[in-house]
Amino acid sequence: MQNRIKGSDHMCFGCSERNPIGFKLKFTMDGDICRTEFTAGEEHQGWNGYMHGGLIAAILDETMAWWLWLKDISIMTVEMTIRYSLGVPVHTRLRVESWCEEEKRGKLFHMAGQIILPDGKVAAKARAKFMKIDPAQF
Ligand SMILES: CCCCCCCCCCCC(=O)SCCNC(=O)CCNC(=O)[C@H](O)C(C)(C)COP(=O)(O)OP(=O)(O)OC[C@H]1O[C@@H](n2cnc3c(N)ncnc32)[C@H](O)[C@@H]1OP(=O)(O)O
Repeated sequence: MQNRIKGSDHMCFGCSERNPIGFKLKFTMDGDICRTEFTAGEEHQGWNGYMHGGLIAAILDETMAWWLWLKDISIMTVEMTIRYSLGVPVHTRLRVESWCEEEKRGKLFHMAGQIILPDGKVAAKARAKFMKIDPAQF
């Protein structure tokens, strides 16, 4: 696993090791797929036993963002849709992956991501657009 901003002082909810309530995700590039793993706890529930849909969206958003970030592309999410196909149980090792479907004029990136259960079924799939931004602004 690699995390090139490890040790810096950011507080990103998705990936900072310093954020006490964050996901602390770590990402790796596997060919053209960005991957991470996550196990939801009780604190991530919506309905009893299942992960909250908003938090599922946050993990997918972060994983798609990191596909770009690992290529030194600074972006903001500008649009996202999610198909929730199956409940995501807590205390279950999840695989999360993302990839780029289309790049428009080097500025707008059409991304996709999915959460995969241990049996290989896709529980949620996201499609999103990310816009390149000037990192100096942030
Ligand atoms: C250190 C820690 C590391 C952390 C590691 C990384 C973690 C990242 C976290 C995950 C990512 C997030 O959640 S980011 C947080 C959630 N997202 C946000 O808050 C974004 C808020 N939105 C914005 O700030 C703004 O909209 C910007 C800066 C993204 C863009 O503003 P702007 O520059 O004024 O853009 P605007 O003129 O409206 O549009 C520019 C061009 O894009 C087109 N455009 C605009 N929106 C869209 C759209 N949805 N779909 C298609 N095209 C669009 C316009 O038509 C236009 O085309 P044309 O006229 O040029 O042809």
